Amino acid sequence: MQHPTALVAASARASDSAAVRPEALACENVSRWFGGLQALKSVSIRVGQGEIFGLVGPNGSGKTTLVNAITGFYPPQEGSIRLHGDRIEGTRPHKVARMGVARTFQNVALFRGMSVLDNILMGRHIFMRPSALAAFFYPVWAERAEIENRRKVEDVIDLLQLQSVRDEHVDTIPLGLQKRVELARALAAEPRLLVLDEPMAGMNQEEKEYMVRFILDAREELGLTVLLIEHHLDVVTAICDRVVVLNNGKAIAEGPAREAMSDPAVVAAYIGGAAHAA
Ligand SMILES: Nc1ncnc2c1ncn2[C@@H]1O[C@H](COP(=O)(O)OP(=O)(O)OP(=O)(O)O)[C@@H](O)[C@H]1O
Repeated sequence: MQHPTALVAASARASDSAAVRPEALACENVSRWFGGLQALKSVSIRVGQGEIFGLVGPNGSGKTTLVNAITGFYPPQEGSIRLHGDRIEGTRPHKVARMGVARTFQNVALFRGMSVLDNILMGRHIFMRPSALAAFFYPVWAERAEIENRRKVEDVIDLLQLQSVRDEHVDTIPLGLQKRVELARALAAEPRLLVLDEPMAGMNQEEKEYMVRFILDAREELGLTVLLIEHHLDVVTAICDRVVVLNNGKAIAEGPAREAMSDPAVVAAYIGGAAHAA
Protein backbone atom coordinates (compact mmCIF):
# COMPACT_ATOMS: atom_id res chain seq x y z
CA MET A 1 0.00 0.00 0.00
CA GLN A 2 1.50 3.32 -1.07
CA HIS A 3 1.32 6.35 1.20
CA PRO A 4 -0.91 9.04 -0.39
CA THR A 5 1.96 11.49 -0.71
CA ALA A 6 3.85 8.94 -2.81
CA LEU A 7 1.16 9.41 -5.44
CA VAL A 8 1.91 13.05 -6.11
CA ALA A 9 4.08 12.34 -9.16
CA ALA A 10 1.38 10.25 -10.83
CA SER A 11 -1.19 12.94 -10.11
CA ALA A 12 1.04 15.68 -11.54
CA ARG A 13 1.45 13.68 -14.75
CA ALA A 14 -2.31 13.20 -15.00
CA SER A 15 -2.94 16.93 -14.59
CA ASP A 16 -0.78 17.70 -17.63
CA SER A 17 -3.42 16.19 -19.88
CA ALA A 18 -6.45 17.39 -17.89
CA ALA A 19 -7.06 20.47 -20.03
CA VAL A 20 -7.45 18.45 -23.24
CA ARG A 21 -9.80 15.76 -21.91
CA PRO A 22 -13.37 15.67 -23.27
CA GLU A 23 -15.85 17.33 -20.92
CA ALA A 24 -17.65 15.17 -18.32
CA LEU A 25 -19.23 17.90 -16.20
CA ALA A 26 -19.55 21.64 -16.56
CA CYS A 27 -21.22 24.10 -14.17
CA GLU A 28 -21.64 27.64 -15.46
CA ASN A 29 -22.47 30.57 -13.19
CA VAL A 30 -24.33 28.36 -10.71
CA SER A 31 -25.99 30.24 -7.85
CA ARG A 32 -28.09 29.00 -4.95
CA TRP A 33 -29.76 30.87 -2.12
CA PHE A 34 -31.19 29.54 1.14
CA GLY A 35 -33.52 32.33 2.22
CA GLY A 36 -31.32 35.43 2.47
CA LEU A 37 -28.05 33.44 2.43
CA GLN A 38 -26.32 33.03 -0.91
CA ALA A 39 -24.53 29.68 -0.56
CA LEU A 40 -23.20 29.64 -4.16
CA LYS A 41 -22.19 32.79 -6.04
CA SER A 42 -21.96 32.24 -9.78
CA VAL A 43 -19.65 29.23 -9.56
CA SER A 44 -18.23 27.75 -12.77
CA ILE A 45 -16.20 24.55 -13.06
CA ARG A 46 -15.25 22.24 -15.91
CA VAL A 47 -14.31 18.63 -15.21
CA GLY A 48 -12.67 16.47 -17.89
CA GLN A 49 -13.52 12.79 -18.40
CA GLY A 50 -11.38 10.57 -16.19
CA GLU A 51 -10.24 13.42 -13.96
CA ILE A 52 -10.24 13.38 -10.18
CA PHE A 53 -11.46 16.91 -9.49
CA GLY A 54 -11.29 18.26 -5.95
CA LEU A 55 -13.84 20.56 -4.34
CA VAL A 56 -12.03 22.29 -1.51
CA GLY A 57 -12.69 25.12 0.90
CA PRO A 58 -13.27 25.99 4.55
CA ASN A 59 -16.41 24.83 6.38
CA GLY A 60 -19.57 26.41 5.02
CA SER A 61 -17.93 27.52 1.76
CA GLY A 62 -20.55 25.82 -0.45
CA LYS A 63 -18.98 22.49 -1.46
CA THR A 64 -21.93 20.27 -0.51
CA THR A 65 -24.36 22.82 -1.93
CA LEU A 66 -22.60 22.56 -5.31
CA VAL A 67 -22.74 18.77 -5.15
CA ASN A 68 -26.43 18.96 -4.21
CA ALA A 69 -27.03 21.22 -7.22
CA ILE A 70 -25.30 18.75 -9.55
CA THR A 71 -27.06 15.67 -8.15
CA GLY A 72 -30.49 17.33 -8.14
CA PHE A 73 -31.09 17.53 -4.39
CA TYR A 74 -31.09 21.36 -4.33
CA PRO A 75 -31.39 22.65 -7.91
CA PRO A 76 -29.55 25.88 -8.65
CA GLN A 77 -31.69 28.99 -8.99
CA GLU A 78 -29.33 30.42 -11.60
CA GLY A 79 -26.82 28.94 -14.00
CA SER A 80 -26.50 25.76 -16.02
CA ILE A 81 -25.08 22.29 -15.42
CA ARG A 82 -24.06 19.92 -18.24
CA LEU A 83 -23.31 16.24 -17.81
CA HIS A 84 -21.55 14.74 -20.82
CA GLY A 85 -23.06 17.54 -22.86
CA ASP A 86 -26.68 17.20 -21.60
CA ARG A 87 -28.27 19.99 -19.53
CA ILE A 88 -29.26 18.55 -16.13
CA GLU A 89 -29.93 21.52 -13.84
CA GLY A 90 -33.27 20.95 -12.14
CA THR A 91 -33.32 17.22 -12.99
CA ARG A 92 -34.63 15.08 -10.09
CA PRO A 93 -32.02 13.07 -8.12
CA HIS A 94 -33.24 9.62 -9.27
CA LYS A 95 -33.02 10.73 -12.89
CA VAL A 96 -29.54 12.15 -12.38
CA ALA A 97 -28.61 8.76 -10.87
CA ARG A 98 -29.97 6.99 -13.97
CA MET A 99 -27.86 9.31 -16.11
CA GLY A 100 -24.76 7.82 -14.50
CA VAL A 101 -24.08 9.88 -11.38
CA ALA A 102 -23.53 8.09 -8.05
CA ARG A 103 -22.65 9.74 -4.78
CA THR A 104 -21.61 9.04 -1.24
CA PHE A 105 -22.58 11.24 1.68
CA GLN A 106 -20.67 13.19 4.32
CA ASN A 107 -22.21 11.10 7.09
CA VAL A 108 -22.31 7.37 6.43
CA ALA A 109 -25.75 6.58 4.98
CA LEU A 110 -25.98 2.78 4.91
CA PHE A 111 -29.02 0.57 5.50
CA ARG A 112 -28.65 -0.42 9.15
CA GLY A 113 -29.46 -4.01 10.05
CA MET A 114 -28.55 -5.19 6.55
CA SER A 115 -25.42 -7.05 5.49
CA VAL A 116 -22.55 -5.55 3.53
CA LEU A 117 -23.61 -7.62 0.51
CA ASP A 118 -27.24 -6.45 0.64
CA ASN A 119 -26.16 -2.81 1.05
CA ILE A 120 -24.02 -3.06 -2.07
CA LEU A 121 -26.85 -4.80 -3.95
CA MET A 122 -29.01 -1.75 -3.19
CA GLY A 123 -26.69 0.16 -5.51
CA ARG A 124 -28.16 -1.90 -8.35
CA HIS A 125 -31.69 -0.65 -7.76
CA ILE A 126 -31.50 1.77 -10.70
CA PHE A 127 -31.28 -1.28 -12.99
CA MET A 128 -34.19 -3.13 -11.35
CA ARG A 129 -37.61 -2.90 -12.99
CA PRO A 130 -40.94 -3.54 -11.18
CA SER A 131 -39.73 -6.99 -10.35
CA ALA A 132 -42.82 -8.88 -9.13
CA LEU A 133 -44.62 -8.38 -12.45
CA ALA A 134 -41.47 -8.96 -14.47
CA ALA A 135 -40.68 -12.11 -12.53
CA PHE A 136 -44.22 -13.41 -13.13
CA PHE A 137 -44.31 -12.78 -16.87
CA TYR A 138 -40.62 -13.02 -17.66
CA PRO A 139 -39.06 -15.42 -15.16
CA VAL A 140 -36.09 -16.09 -17.41
CA TRP A 141 -35.41 -12.37 -17.87
CA ALA A 142 -35.74 -11.76 -14.12
CA GLU A 143 -33.37 -14.59 -13.32
CA ARG A 144 -30.80 -13.29 -15.83
CA ALA A 145 -31.08 -9.78 -14.39
CA GLU A 146 -30.58 -11.14 -10.87
CA ILE A 147 -27.48 -13.10 -11.96
CA GLU A 148 -26.09 -10.00 -13.68
CA ASN A 149 -26.74 -7.82 -10.60
CA ARG A 150 -24.98 -10.31 -8.34
CA ARG A 151 -22.05 -10.66 -10.75
CA LYS A 152 -21.52 -6.89 -10.83
CA VAL A 153 -21.69 -6.74 -7.03
CA GLU A 154 -19.11 -9.51 -6.73
CA ASP A 155 -16.80 -7.56 -9.06
CA VAL A 156 -17.08 -4.52 -6.81
CA ILE A 157 -16.50 -6.61 -3.67
CA ASP A 158 -13.30 -7.93 -5.26
CA LEU A 159 -12.16 -4.48 -6.39
CA LEU A 160 -12.62 -2.96 -2.92
CA GLN A 161 -11.42 -6.07 -1.06
CA LEU A 162 -14.57 -6.53 1.00
CA GLN A 163 -14.73 -10.35 0.81
CA SER A 164 -13.91 -10.87 4.48
CA VAL A 165 -16.87 -8.76 5.68
CA ARG A 166 -19.40 -9.45 2.90
CA ASP A 167 -21.84 -11.24 5.23
CA GLU A 168 -21.35 -8.97 8.27
CA HIS A 169 -24.01 -6.51 9.37
CA VAL A 170 -22.83 -3.02 8.42
CA ASP A 171 -23.44 -1.80 11.99
CA THR A 172 -20.75 -4.16 13.29
CA ILE A 173 -17.82 -3.16 11.05
CA PRO A 174 -15.42 -0.23 11.66
CA LEU A 175 -16.15 3.23 10.21
CA GLY A 176 -13.37 2.92 7.63
CA LEU A 177 -14.99 -0.23 6.24
CA GLN A 178 -18.47 1.34 6.36
CA LYS A 179 -17.18 4.17 4.17
CA ARG A 180 -15.73 1.56 1.82
CA VAL A 181 -19.12 -0.19 1.65
CA GLU A 182 -20.70 3.14 0.71
CA LEU A 183 -18.15 3.53 -2.06
CA ALA A 184 -18.92 -0.04 -3.17
CA ARG A 185 -22.65 0.69 -3.28
CA ALA A 186 -21.98 3.76 -5.43
CA LEU A 187 -19.74 1.75 -7.79
CA ALA A 188 -22.37 -1.00 -8.07
CA ALA A 189 -24.52 1.56 -9.89
CA GLU A 190 -21.88 1.62 -12.67
CA PRO A 191 -21.60 5.43 -12.64
CA ARG A 192 -19.72 7.54 -15.14
CA LEU A 193 -19.40 10.33 -12.59
CA LEU A 194 -18.68 9.41 -8.97
CA VAL A 195 -19.29 12.14 -6.38
CA LEU A 196 -17.58 11.58 -3.04
CA ASP A 197 -18.48 13.87 -0.13
CA GLU A 198 -15.66 13.63 2.42
CA PRO A 199 -14.97 9.91 1.95
CA MET A 200 -12.14 10.05 4.49
CA ALA A 201 -13.88 11.95 7.30
CA GLY A 202 -13.13 10.35 10.66
CA MET A 203 -10.58 7.90 9.25
CA ASN A 204 -7.17 7.11 10.67
CA GLN A 205 -4.06 7.33 8.48
CA GLU A 206 -4.12 3.68 7.43
CA GLU A 207 -7.81 3.81 6.52
CA LYS A 208 -7.17 7.00 4.51
CA GLU A 209 -4.36 5.31 2.58
CA TYR A 210 -6.62 2.37 1.71
CA MET A 211 -9.37 4.71 0.56
CA VAL A 212 -6.95 6.69 -1.63
CA ARG A 213 -5.80 3.45 -3.25
CA PHE A 214 -9.36 2.28 -3.88
CA ILE A 215 -10.43 5.60 -5.42
CA LEU A 216 -7.43 5.50 -7.76
CA ASP A 217 -8.09 1.84 -8.64
CA ALA A 218 -11.79 2.54 -9.31
CA ARG A 219 -10.92 5.47 -11.58
CA GLU A 220 -8.35 3.38 -13.43
CA GLU A 221 -10.33 0.15 -13.81
CA LEU A 222 -13.79 1.59 -14.37
CA GLY A 223 -12.82 4.69 -16.34
CA LEU A 224 -14.63 7.00 -13.92
CA THR A 225 -14.64 10.73 -13.51
CA VAL A 226 -14.48 11.63 -9.80
CA LEU A 227 -15.68 14.78 -8.03
CA LEU A 228 -14.15 14.73 -4.56
CA ILE A 229 -14.98 16.92 -1.56
CA GLU A 230 -12.14 16.47 0.88
CA HIS A 231 -10.75 18.33 3.88
CA HIS A 232 -7.54 16.29 4.12
CA LEU A 233 -5.33 18.51 1.98
CA ASP A 234 -2.51 15.94 1.80
CA VAL A 235 -4.95 13.62 0.05
CA VAL A 236 -6.21 16.40 -2.22
CA THR A 237 -2.73 17.32 -3.44
CA ALA A 238 -1.84 13.64 -3.84
CA ILE A 239 -4.72 12.42 -5.97
CA CYS A 240 -6.62 15.34 -7.51
CA ASP A 241 -5.73 16.31 -11.06
CA ARG A 242 -7.25 19.74 -10.49
CA VAL A 243 -9.26 21.49 -7.80
CA VAL A 244 -11.57 24.43 -7.34
CA VAL A 245 -11.34 26.27 -4.03
CA LEU A 246 -14.57 27.78 -2.70
CA ASN A 247 -14.83 30.45 -0.03
CA ASN A 248 -18.12 32.01 1.09
CA GLY A 249 -19.83 30.49 -1.97
CA LYS A 250 -17.32 31.91 -4.49
CA ALA A 251 -14.65 30.11 -6.51
CA ILE A 252 -11.41 31.82 -5.49
CA ALA A 253 -8.91 29.54 -7.28
CA GLU A 254 -8.94 26.71 -9.81
CA GLY A 255 -6.16 24.63 -11.30
CA PRO A 256 -3.67 21.88 -10.46
CA ALA A 257 -4.02 21.12 -6.75
CA ARG A 258 -0.63 22.38 -5.53
CA GLU A 259 -0.83 25.63 -7.47
CA ALA A 260 -4.38 26.38 -6.40
CA MET A 261 -3.72 25.56 -2.76
CA SER A 262 -0.75 27.92 -2.61
CA ASP A 263 -2.66 30.84 -4.14
CA PRO A 264 -2.46 33.72 -1.62
CA ALA A 265 -6.28 34.12 -1.63
CA VAL A 266 -6.63 30.43 -0.69
CA VAL A 267 -4.02 30.62 2.06
CA ALA A 268 -5.80 33.70 3.46
CA ALA A 269 -9.21 31.94 3.30
CA TYR A 270 -7.87 28.94 5.19
CA ILE A 271 -6.11 31.03 7.80
CA GLY A 272 -9.25 33.09 8.24
CA GLY A 273 -11.55 30.08 8.09
CA ALA A 274 -11.89 26.97 10.19
CA ALA A 275 -9.93 24.56 8.03
CA HIS A 276 -9.24 21.26 9.67
CA ALA A 277 -6.79 19.97 7.15
CA ALA A 278 -4.65 17.05 8.15
N1 LIG B 1 -30.53 23.16 3.39
C1 LIG B 1 -29.98 24.31 3.79
N2 LIG B 1 -30.72 25.26 4.38
C2 LIG B 1 -30.17 26.43 4.78
N3 LIG B 1 -28.86 26.73 4.66
C3 LIG B 1 -28.06 25.80 4.09
C4 LIG B 1 -28.58 24.55 3.64
N4 LIG B 1 -27.55 23.83 3.11
C5 LIG B 1 -26.46 24.61 3.26
N5 LIG B 1 -26.77 25.77 3.83
C6 LIG B 1 -25.84 26.87 4.13
O1 LIG B 1 -25.10 27.13 2.95
C7 LIG B 1 -23.74 27.42 3.27
C8 LIG B 1 -22.84 26.43 2.56
O2 LIG B 1 -23.03 25.15 3.16
P1 LIG B 1 -22.36 23.84 2.59
O3 LIG B 1 -22.87 22.69 3.40
O4 LIG B 1 -22.54 23.78 1.14
O5 LIG B 1 -20.82 24.11 2.92
P2 LIG B 1 -19.60 23.09 2.87
O6 LIG B 1 -18.49 23.80 2.18
O7 LIG B 1 -20.03 21.80 2.28
O8 LIG B 1 -19.26 22.93 4.41
P3 LIG B 1 -18.63 21.71 5.23
O9 LIG B 1 -17.18 21.60 4.80
O10 LIG B 1 -18.73 22.14 6.65
O11 LIG B 1 -19.42 20.48 4.92
C9 LIG B 1 -23.63 27.34 4.78
O12 LIG B 1 -23.74 28.65 5.31
C10 LIG B 1 -24.80 26.48 5.18
O13 LIG B 1 -25.26 26.80 6.48
